[in-house]
Amino acid sequence: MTQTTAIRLRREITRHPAALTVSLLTGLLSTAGSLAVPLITRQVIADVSAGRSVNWLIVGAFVVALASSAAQGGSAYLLARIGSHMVYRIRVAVMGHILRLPVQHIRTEGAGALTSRITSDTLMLRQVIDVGLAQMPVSALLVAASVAAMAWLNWLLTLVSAGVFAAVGIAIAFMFKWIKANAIEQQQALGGIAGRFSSHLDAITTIKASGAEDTVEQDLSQEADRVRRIGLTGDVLQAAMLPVLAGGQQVALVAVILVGSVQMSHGTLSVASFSAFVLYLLQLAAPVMLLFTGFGRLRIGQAVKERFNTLLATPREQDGGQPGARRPETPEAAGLDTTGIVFDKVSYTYPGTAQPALSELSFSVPRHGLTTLVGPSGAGKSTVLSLVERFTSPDEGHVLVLGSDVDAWPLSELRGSITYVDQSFTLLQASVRQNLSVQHKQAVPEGALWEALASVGLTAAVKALPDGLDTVIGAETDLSGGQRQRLALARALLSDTELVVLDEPTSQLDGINEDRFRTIIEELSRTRAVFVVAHRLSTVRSAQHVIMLDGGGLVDEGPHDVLLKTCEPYRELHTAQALS
Ligand SMILES: Nc1ncnc2c1ncn2[C@@H]1O[C@H](COP(=O)(O)OP(=O)(O)OP(=O)(O)O)[C@@H](O)[C@H]1O
Repeated sequence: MTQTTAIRLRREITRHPAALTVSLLTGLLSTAGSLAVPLITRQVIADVSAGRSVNWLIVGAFVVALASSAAQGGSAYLLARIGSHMVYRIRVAVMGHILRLPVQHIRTEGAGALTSRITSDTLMLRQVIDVGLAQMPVSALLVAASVAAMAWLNWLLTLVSAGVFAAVGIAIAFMFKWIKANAIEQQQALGGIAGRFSSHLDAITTIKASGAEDTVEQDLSQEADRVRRIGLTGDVLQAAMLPVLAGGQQVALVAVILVGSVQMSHGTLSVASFSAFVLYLLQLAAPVMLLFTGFGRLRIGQAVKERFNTLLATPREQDGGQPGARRPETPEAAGLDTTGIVFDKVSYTYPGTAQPALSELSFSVPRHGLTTLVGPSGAGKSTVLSLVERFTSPDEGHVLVLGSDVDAWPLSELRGSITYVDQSFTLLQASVRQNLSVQHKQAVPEGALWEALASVGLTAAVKALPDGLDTVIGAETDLSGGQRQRLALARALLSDTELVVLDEPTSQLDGINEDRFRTIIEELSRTRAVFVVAHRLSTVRSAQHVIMLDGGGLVDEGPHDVLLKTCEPYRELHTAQALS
């Protein structure tokens, strides 16, 4: 799988050269029109005063005004199109990249912060086009034309003015550095508040049930205040550009008046040229300000782009097999053809923690039949499943799936060989049909979907949904917790993978559905390896093989009845579960 290409602003902006050229030309045309209309009006007034006919001049003025407005509209539309295309491309690339990042990285960054990348960050990048690109060419042209006229009138006064503006430019260049740093800080703070808010929304029922709205609001308002304070610094920096520029203009004016007066007293400068020069100098402020604002936006765009590129440079999950991974040459010789999963002295410590979640753990899961993984809370059961799916890789030791090291498997093939039902991420916010066939490359026949739904007792519930199989669940319409889990089980039934991995799937099932679940598991385990993190006695009892963990290590493994007799911790766990 290839890494996402870094964003380059120039390439993004010039990706549609024809539209860009036309939009810039029409922008210039509109500016020229705006400049011509006052001149034509001036001529109309002069001709009327002299008693000459002005019919054609009036028609001309209307045509120029209309053409100028149309050119302005056209230019704005084309730039907006370029901006929308850019935002679209970046959004798609960033979303695709995020989906392919390692699970641990996504969890560390947080859903809210990552979401803000495709909302506020992309919009900020768009301002490069909306503000920077729309204003800068016209302003640059106006500045260049004015400076040329000023130099033509008097080069010494132009040099004096240029010297003052150069000093202003250096001051503003420093401010741009702070503006850029502030823009990064603002985006990070916005990502932070988005992350916090979205995690609070995930816990909304707990917040409401505990009456914690006020506490959470206070917490969020502190975050919002931090964003406000950082934003305020940015506003001060932006606002400070105006007085710096206005001050520069005043200094330039005083210097020009001083030097101009000396020149006039020596007779080397006429009053008319001096007045024209001063008028140009006064007119220069607006386009120069627009130019600086445009540069400011470009710097901010640059900062946002760098943030995107840091994210895009984060390595995706490696699809291919990794060097050094163990792929048994003769699985039969190693006895691996009869194993579904093997853990061989596996150790794993979560980043940022000191205590290993698993240490030197070894066990094996047969190729066929039901194996359950049990152990007290925090024993390492979910970590085992993460390693089987290669959501993360062991620090030491080897995890073998169907005879090959998980690191040697191409990732898509590994995950294509496993059906994974996880308690917290059971379903997608998508239609029932999509949820059932998410692992299939081709459409699953409708009959097969209904058959699977019948096996988990969901026929009536799905038929009752507003659009049946095509109802999108997870938003306006939803199923109960237990129904969602059964739908996930139906997905497992529809799969033809050699391995089925289930994480505590019975926690929300009632008695009848638990029986149904057992039947499904038995059916599945006749032909494949079913590996279940089990909390229910019923699941454990029907398992051919039980693996017990504690503190990240193996306590014992064997048939349920044998463990009950020989393994004291297992007996204790069993008794505790029976009581609960
Ligand atoms: N993302 C994580 N970051 C840091 N430590 C973690 C993370 N996930 C789990 N742990 C730690 O690793 C150990 C094993 O956790 P794991 O979730 O695998 O246990 P478990 O047996 O599935 O527990 P439970 O039955 O309560 O779900 C625990 O000590 C836990 O605190």
